[in-house]
Amino acid sequence: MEVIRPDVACNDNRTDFIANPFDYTLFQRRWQEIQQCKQRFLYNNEDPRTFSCLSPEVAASWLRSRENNIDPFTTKIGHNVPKDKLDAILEENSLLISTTKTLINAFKHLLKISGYILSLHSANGTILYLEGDANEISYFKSINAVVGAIWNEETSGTLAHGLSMILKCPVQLMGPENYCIALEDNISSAAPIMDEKCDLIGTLVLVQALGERPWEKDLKNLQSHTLGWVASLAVAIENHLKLKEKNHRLLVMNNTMETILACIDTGIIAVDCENKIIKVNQEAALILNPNGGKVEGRYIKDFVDDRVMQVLTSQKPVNYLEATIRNCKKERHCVFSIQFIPGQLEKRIEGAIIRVNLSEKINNLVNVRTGAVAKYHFDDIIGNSACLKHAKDLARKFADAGENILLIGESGTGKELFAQAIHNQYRPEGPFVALNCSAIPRNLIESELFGYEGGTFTGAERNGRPGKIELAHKGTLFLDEIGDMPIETQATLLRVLEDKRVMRLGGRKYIPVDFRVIAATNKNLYQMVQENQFRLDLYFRLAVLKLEIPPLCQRREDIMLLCQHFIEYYCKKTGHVLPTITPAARKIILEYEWPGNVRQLENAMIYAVNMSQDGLIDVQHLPNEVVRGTTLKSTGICSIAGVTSLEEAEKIVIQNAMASTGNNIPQAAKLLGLGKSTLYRKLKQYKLDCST
Ligand SMILES: Nc1ncnc2c1ncn2[C@@H]1O[C@H](COP(=O)(O)OP(=O)(O)OP(=O)(O)O)[C@@H](O)[C@H]1O
Repeated sequence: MEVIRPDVACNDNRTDFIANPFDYTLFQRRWQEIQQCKQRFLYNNEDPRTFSCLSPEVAASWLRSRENNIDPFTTKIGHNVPKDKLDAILEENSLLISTTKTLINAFKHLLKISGYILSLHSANGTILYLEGDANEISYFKSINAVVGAIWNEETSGTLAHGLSMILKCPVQLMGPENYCIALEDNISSAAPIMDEKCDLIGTLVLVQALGERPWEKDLKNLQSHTLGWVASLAVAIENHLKLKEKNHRLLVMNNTMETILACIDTGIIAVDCENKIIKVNQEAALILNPNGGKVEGRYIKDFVDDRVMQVLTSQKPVNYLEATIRNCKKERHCVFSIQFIPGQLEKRIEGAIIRVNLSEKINNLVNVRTGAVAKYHFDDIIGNSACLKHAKDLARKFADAGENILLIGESGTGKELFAQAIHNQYRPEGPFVALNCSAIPRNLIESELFGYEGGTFTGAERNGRPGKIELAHKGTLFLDEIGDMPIETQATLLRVLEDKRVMRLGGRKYIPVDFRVIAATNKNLYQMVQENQFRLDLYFRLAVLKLEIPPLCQRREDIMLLCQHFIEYYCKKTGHVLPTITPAARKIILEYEWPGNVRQLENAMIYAVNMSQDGLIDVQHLPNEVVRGTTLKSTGICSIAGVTSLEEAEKIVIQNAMASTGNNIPQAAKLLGLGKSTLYRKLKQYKLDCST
């Protein structure tokens, strides 16, 4: 037996096997010796391990074959796979078969004319494929060497490929070394085929059929290097399979990457070291060329401005860079992040990955995250009074006109509510960005409104920030308390409104903007113009359409509707039981002036729900200022102030409180904000009868 033992299992260098020069005399002697030993083993039952001409592996295999009851004289070697299972086995091994066929193709002709047969076996020894001399194949058929026959040591006794499967190395057997007599007239060289994990996936056998006395006739053909050849072929098959497996894995990886890229809604651009675009995802393709033209293969400089090119040239990564993308003669503002791909050699850069987002998209995200969305619609504006209905009708008309609007009304009348409803009718998809000019320090209004570039002033964000105007692009900018806007800011705002473009503080580039202004004020803006506190030109720009929101005192019929609305809304939100308003409380609510308008009414109802008892909102559950205000008003005390003494006024107020609570001293005391004992003392002092 010849064996090529791998130094290291699965070492790809097995092919460096060097065959010994073939000595025919030696060969003949060995052949005959082995033949004699075989007979002593078969007929005299001698132990083959004592035969010096036999390798220990073959001797052990012969013994195992006998233990497995293999008939050495059989002419039908091995078992056959059931017919209905054969297709599945061939399918399972199709890659191995096709790879072997591809590699064998070049030698096929040689095999056919030189009397060789090549057989491919699966991991359990099943014959998968046979190729070679037609005569030999037909002899092979007669001893059951057909596709689907299971030939391994357990089914067929000692065989070259059976041993190579066990030893996991190439093995060559000389005729009589095979256990079955029917296989004695050949020399077979077998090599295992392993996968990447060194698991056996098949064996390859090259068989040369010989005559009865091969050293006389066939020795000329006998090739001593067949074992080396078959071993090399097996390695070639292994490598081919590994390559195919790697290719398959690469393909899967590539498809996975493509899918990941397609799922990312940020533009991803990969450029090579010459800044040529090598790969883009769908989002980047859309940003670079919305018309759908090919961008891969083009240079990135055709699309981006100098700022991006400077970063690419400097090879210093950046996480945030605002720059523009040009396409179809249009400029689009974008936010970039650029990272470089290191090469294998130190300091060599192979290319870069550019992440890009349209600023517009980021702004929308910011707006959604910061709550810059309008939630109210016209249906959310409660009220049936004629004046409110009129204001709503007018607002609906104004909404569609698309012009700037000035909302005039006292604090808390619902100006922002109207602004949101107008926005939602006109540009529901766009952002609704609000800025309260009185709530921001005067020196910060400009940066809030126009934004700033990085490094413009101390304390500013490093990368700069877009202003409310930029954020309101394609939407509405709601400027509350516009009367409080500093006069110098008014001039800049006017320019933005006229030019429809904005320049950030410290910036050098104009950014085109498209937004509608809805301004609101509770001041007399026109009078401010006359007093030079507000710019006339800006006033006319903003007050293209003017809308007055009536105060609550002018629409008393809406009061109870609003009360009910706020109580229901609050109870639903907090899980309170819905209370009922008593007639006494209702009277107070209706008579009160509500200087804080709807906002004050809303707060009063929240207070009342929290104070309510036994499912009722009574007088004592209303805020003190509401009760006191109503009581004073209903006594007419405001109008007679100055003509009556303090004691007189106090007496009237107490009388009134007693009357409105049905002479309930604890309630009246609470209503008046007095302790019970104080109220008793005062009742006594003014000789008021608490029993009636
Ligand atoms: N007609 C209405 N229907 C329902 N809720 C209203 C109505 N009017 C005002 N509100 C509510 O009253 C509160 C104050 O409204 P809003 O903020 O719109 O008033 P405003 O006039 O803008 O106030 P300010 O001038 O103080 O900013 C909000 O909670 C709003 O929802």
